[in-house]
Amino acid sequence: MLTFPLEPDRFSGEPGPTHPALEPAPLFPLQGPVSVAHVEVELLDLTELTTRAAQCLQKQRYGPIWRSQFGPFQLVNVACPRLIAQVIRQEGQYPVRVELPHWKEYRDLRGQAYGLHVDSGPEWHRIRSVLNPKMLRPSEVSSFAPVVQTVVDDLLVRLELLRRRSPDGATVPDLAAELYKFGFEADVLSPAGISAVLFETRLGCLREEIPADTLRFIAAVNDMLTLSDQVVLLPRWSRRLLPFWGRFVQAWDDLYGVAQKLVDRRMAELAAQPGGGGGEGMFLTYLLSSDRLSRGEVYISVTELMLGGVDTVRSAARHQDAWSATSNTLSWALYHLARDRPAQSRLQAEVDAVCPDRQPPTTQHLARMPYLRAVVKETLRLYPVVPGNGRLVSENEVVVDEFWFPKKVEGRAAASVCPSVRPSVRPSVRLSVRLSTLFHLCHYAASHDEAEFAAPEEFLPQRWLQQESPSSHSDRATPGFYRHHPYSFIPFGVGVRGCVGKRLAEMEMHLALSRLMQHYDVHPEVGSPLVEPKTRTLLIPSRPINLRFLPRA
Ligand code: HEM
Repeated sequence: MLTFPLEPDRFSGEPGPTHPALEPAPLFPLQGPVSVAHVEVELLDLTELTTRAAQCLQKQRYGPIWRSQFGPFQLVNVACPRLIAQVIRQEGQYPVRVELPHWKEYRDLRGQAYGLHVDSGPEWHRIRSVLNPKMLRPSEVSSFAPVVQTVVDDLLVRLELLRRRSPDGATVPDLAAELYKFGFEADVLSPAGISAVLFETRLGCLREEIPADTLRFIAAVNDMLTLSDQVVLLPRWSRRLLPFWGRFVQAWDDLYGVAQKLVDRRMAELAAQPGGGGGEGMFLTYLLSSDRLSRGEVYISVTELMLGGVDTVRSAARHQDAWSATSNTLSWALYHLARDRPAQSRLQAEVDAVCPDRQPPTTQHLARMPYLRAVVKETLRLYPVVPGNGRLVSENEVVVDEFWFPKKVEGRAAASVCPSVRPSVRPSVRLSVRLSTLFHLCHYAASHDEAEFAAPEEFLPQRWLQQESPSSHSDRATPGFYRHHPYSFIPFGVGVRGCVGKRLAEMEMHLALSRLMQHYDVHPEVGSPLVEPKTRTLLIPSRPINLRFLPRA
């Protein structure tokens, strides 16, 4: 990855021709003495584009805004909440995260609808306006709770089985992998409907015998995400010579095929019911009966919701494994609770007080568990599953800090995406061709910023509880311990293009964590090392998280 400081242009008030240091694709970026740390950043960048290493170190080096290059993409990195807010305020009516030309090409090849991730402009907005009321209105999402609870029941059964099977009768190895199955199941379940009938569409990930279609879907998620890299970076002519494009197409065929089969089966069930079935509240029925979505759009929307927010950010996915954002967050939360006895005891006490006798929590109960919500927030702050997000701005000019980013001007252009960076005072000489500007919003750097969060590397859920008495944490009594800029914590993105699954994901995580706390004391495996995060598009644990689950008395 090449990095270009924006520094030289920062305070040039004079209009002038383009600044040489900011021309597209100049060469080696590092200026001044090259220390080991700098070399390390450059090497890390090859695999760790969006991690703390890249974001935090580059922010330290270049300030809150700088430019970098990844493959054919040139990015303008924005790493402080004030500037992230400036980008979002100018993102326009129909924001675009990033172009996914290879997803689009596949859908054109098969004559499929584009869907949420690929569509843009009013077409994207139309699909969002159908999904938003069902997925983001709290009352609607609460109505999915009973069905998510049934998945949590399965999760508890599964954990108990794994625990008993282990040599010490307590350790569940590679928790994230188990929770991924949970997340997958719940992600499929919840958007697909809210009734007991929907229950029949469950894919059975938590059963001993995982159904063939489920395995096919999981394998296809892995393949599609892994192959995205090769497909987007290699030239088109290489497709006839290399196997990647064909396998990418096959992976999408499988993903779409499984989703289509589920939708068709549900439609057949509904048709067989007196009166055509369906009813208030059923999500899939709602989608199918909506005259605002074509059948093809329902298929692709269900496919994308089943992907559950995986790889929502960039086309250049580099997954070795598919990870669900919810299962990933839950694993980190349990990892920290296992190492922080006071935090775990406090959470257990809260859950016990609100739901005595291990009564399964409802959404009304969850509303009375502020510490539970604080634990999940703190986990997402430390490990924003999506560590960096994109905004591709073409239609408007944007001014961020002192920098002016002109809107796209059509013409002959060599690169696919390339920002033109100028001081906010417009230069007198303009180039005739300008491409879109791809802003990279550095979620990770923002939520680890010491100016926003005291002791940013520590797991301190209490920082989210405003009513907490600072005196009880005298070392945390710094002003601002409880306050931060709203854009310093945006794990679900922000604005009209923010995560459509946010409320559902939160509910899944709250229901699962509260139930686990009712039943178990969680401990780290004896002698287990600290686990660091690594980036595989999503921020995931760098090694398996093995935890001991001891039944509570
Ligand atoms: C902890 C869990 C999750 C996290 C942290 C997360 C994070 C994100 C982020 C950062 C974005 C980009 C938002 C933006 O550009 O401003 C996004 C988009 C999206 N997410 Fe999630 N997500 C999660 C769970 C889910 C789930 C469970 C679903 C599905 C049920 C989902 C479906 C989507 C979809 C469809 C989009 C694209 C929306 C659009 O382009 O209009 N996400 N998510």
